[in-house]
Amino acid sequence: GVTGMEEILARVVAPLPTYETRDKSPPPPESNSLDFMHFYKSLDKEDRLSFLTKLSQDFGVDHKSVSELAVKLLDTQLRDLATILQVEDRLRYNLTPRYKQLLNHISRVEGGVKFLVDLRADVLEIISSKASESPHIKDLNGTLKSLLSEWFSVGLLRLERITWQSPCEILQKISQYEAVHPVRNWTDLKRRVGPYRRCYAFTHAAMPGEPLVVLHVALTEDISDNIQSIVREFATLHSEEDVNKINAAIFYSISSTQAGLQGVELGNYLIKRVVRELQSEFPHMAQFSSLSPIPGFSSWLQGLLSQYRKEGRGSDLLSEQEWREVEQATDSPSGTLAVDALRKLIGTSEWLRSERLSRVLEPVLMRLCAWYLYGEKRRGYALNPVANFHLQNGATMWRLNWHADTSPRGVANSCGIMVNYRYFLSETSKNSALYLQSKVVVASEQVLGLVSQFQKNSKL
Ligand SMILES: CC(C)(COP(=O)(O)OP(=O)(O)O)[C@@H](O)C(=O)NCCC(N)=O
Repeated sequence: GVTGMEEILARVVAPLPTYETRDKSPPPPESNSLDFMHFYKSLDKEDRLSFLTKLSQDFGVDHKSVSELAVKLLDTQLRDLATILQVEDRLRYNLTPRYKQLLNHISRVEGGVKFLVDLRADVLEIISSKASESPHIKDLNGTLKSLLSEWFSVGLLRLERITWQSPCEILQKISQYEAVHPVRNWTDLKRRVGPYRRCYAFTHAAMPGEPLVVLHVALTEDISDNIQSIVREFATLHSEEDVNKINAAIFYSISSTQAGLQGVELGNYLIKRVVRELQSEFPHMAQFSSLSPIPGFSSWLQGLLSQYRKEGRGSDLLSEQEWREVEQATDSPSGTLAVDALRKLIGTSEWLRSERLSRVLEPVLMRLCAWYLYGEKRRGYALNPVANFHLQNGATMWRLNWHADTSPRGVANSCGIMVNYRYFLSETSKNSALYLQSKVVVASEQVLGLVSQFQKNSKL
């Protein structure tokens, strides 16, 4: 109950020691942290919300002492620098939320770091579900994120290669965490860690046996344009005897496993770390690229078509010739609006099996997809989350691939199209800065060509 919450908070969230005694006060008993963790875990979702609201509101920054110190700092502007630095340090110290010390103490007990990762996952869920709009909860998230970013910095992470000889419990987790191309069975899993494949994970000493982020790589002759050739059933090759068949590394799946570590950028660090690992194993390897899904393209396209239809601008999206071909190919009853015929057509996956329909739709869907990835933005950044991820890493939007994922899911999500985000190693830091600061998307001639075809057709 509420009193229980107030009682435990008052007892375990020690007041901030005074500035003078800040380094002298003994740490509170470990039992405080354990009691807090135990109590929190016993709460249901609703009680956790009110508990975290109390924690962040009543045990955060002492705003009164901060404002007094801010005034004092203003008064000292004319004083000598040493005094100013002293008052600034005092102000900095008083800006520490009271609960931050508790979080630090929790990180030092067994299972404490994992507890805080899961606690931040709860806080992120509260924020994203808008269960609370409290600025204190956002502050708590900021404090947790900055602590976790320190503890999970790349120097403290361990790169682990997962093979068929790895412990079952790790292989089981790799299979369970695979978010992009679900693992079907043992044979499938065995192939993904077998010849011409690599599977790497970052782990952390504070969370033993827990892969934090997992990257699946295919070693190929050149950059793959199709996912079935990577994850489809085929006899596992005996061994990697043919090294000069290995010139490229294809990142075909990456998944972070801890919701509470969102924003800590583990995926980006893992890709860069794995590139270095592969370069030392295959010194001649020069091609590094993803083969990425395009989640959201089909639904975006359906929305675009219905919007154009409402505005009577359906014809803008395709050329006269293309509309005629769509109408002939779908032998849609006369009078049906061509744009409706097209919506119905791409609403199912039959068109993929028809050679004629595929030929008609390829130029149309490829240029629409290029615009979706390159032109559609959210707050200036790529609307598509996977594009945004790789562009933040400094990858180049390099090649759109037709019939790249012919699985039902691939056709339903992105009309079977996939994209290579290519990592030109000497360009990634420049491209990343360009994208993050000036929102410039670096793309290849193929992509830019498709985009300009879209713009010509749609007079956008
Ligand atoms: C793509 C991933 C791995 C990026 O994670 P990460 O590098 O930690 O980014 P962030 O969460 O720090 O922004 C993550 O967003 C994820 O697991 N997405 C779902 C699966 C996928 N690959 O889209």
